[in-house]
Amino acid sequence: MDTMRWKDGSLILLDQTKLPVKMMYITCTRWNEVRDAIRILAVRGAPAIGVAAAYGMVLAAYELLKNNHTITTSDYIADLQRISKKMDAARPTAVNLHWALSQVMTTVNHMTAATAWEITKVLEKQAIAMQHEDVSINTALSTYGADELLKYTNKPLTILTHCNAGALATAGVGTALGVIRALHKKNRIRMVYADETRPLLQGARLTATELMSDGIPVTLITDNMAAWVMKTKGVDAVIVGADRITGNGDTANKIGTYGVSLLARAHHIPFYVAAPVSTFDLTLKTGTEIPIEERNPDEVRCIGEVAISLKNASVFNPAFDVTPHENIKAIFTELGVLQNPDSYTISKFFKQKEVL
Ligand SMILES: CSC[C@H]1O[C@H](OP(=O)(O)O)[C@H](O)[C@@H]1O
Repeated sequence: MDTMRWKDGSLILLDQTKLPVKMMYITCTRWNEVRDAIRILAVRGAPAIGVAAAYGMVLAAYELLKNNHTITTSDYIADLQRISKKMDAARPTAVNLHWALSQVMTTVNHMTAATAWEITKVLEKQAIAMQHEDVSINTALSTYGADELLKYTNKPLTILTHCNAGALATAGVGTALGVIRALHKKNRIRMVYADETRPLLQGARLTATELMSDGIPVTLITDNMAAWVMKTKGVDAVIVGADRITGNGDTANKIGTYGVSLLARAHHIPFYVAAPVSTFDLTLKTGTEIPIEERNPDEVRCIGEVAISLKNASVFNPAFDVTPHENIKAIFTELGVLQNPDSYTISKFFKQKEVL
C-alpha cells in the first residue's frame, strides 16, 4: 500500500483518514497542502511525515520559482526557512518531521552560492533519496528485530502491537509491522493482537487492514482488552513504533502505549520499540521534555448523536504518551539492536555506530 508517490512535480498521498473504507488520494501541488495533510493525519506516522515534509519543501521551492523566476538566492533561502518553520509546526511530537526539515535546510544553507533553480533540483533529489532510504531502513531494522526475537524461542510467536507502525506510517514495510512481516516470512507468527487504538483507530483501521492484506494472522481487540489478552493468550512480546526517543531512551508513541508497557511489565512480557535512528532526539535528556500534541476534543467525542450529546463534555485528547526507558527491553534500529536503553547504552551505541 503506497503511502505516497512523487509524480511529475506533485506529491500524491494516500488519504489515510478514509481508510479502510475508501482508497482516496490527495494530489499536493503546493507546500501548504502537504502541511494540512500532515495536520489531519491524511499522511501520518513519524517516518512518513518526515518524507512527506521533505517533498513539501520541494513544492515550496518550485512555488517560489514560479512566483518569481528571478528570485535572488538569499530571498529564496529566507522564504524556505520561513516555510520550513510553518511545516515543522504541523505536528509537534514526531521528531522525524523536524529531522527531515533540518536535513533539507542544511542542504539549502550549504548552497548559498548556487541559484535557486539549482538548489531546487538538489532538494528534489534529496526528498526522493530520503523516501528510498526509508525503505531500506525499514528492511534493516525489521531483520534485526526478527532475529532478536527468534533468539529466545523456536516456536511461532504471539505479538501484541498498538497503533499503526506499518507501511502506512513509513515509506517501506514499517517499523513494528516490519518486524512482524519479517517474522511472518519465516513462518514464526502465531497471532498478532492489534489494539484498535482510540480515538482515531489506527490499529483497527490501518494495522488490521495491513496484516490481513498480507495474510498475517491478526486479531483486533479494543484497547481495554490488552491486559486480559496478555494474561490469557500467551503473548510473547509487545512491539510498537515510536515518534521520539530521548537520550535516556524514554519513548513517545501513540497514546495508550505507556499503559501497554505497564501491562507488559506486570505480565513479564518483553516490550520492544522499533524505530529508525532519525527518531532519536538526543537534544532531549528525558521524556519529560517531549512536546505532546493535544488534538481536537471532537476526536474523542465519538460520532453522530453521541458526539452531539457530548458537545459540552470536557475532553483531554493527548495524541501521545511517553514510555519510560525502564519498561523497554530493546529498541530495534537499522544499525542494530539497542539493548536495555538508557543514557549510557544509547551514548555507547551511537559512538560505536559513529552516528549523530
Ligand atoms: C512508524 S512510527 C508510527 C507512529 O506514529 C503514530 O502516530 P500518528 O498515527 O498520530 O502519526 C503512532 O505513534 C505510531 O507508533
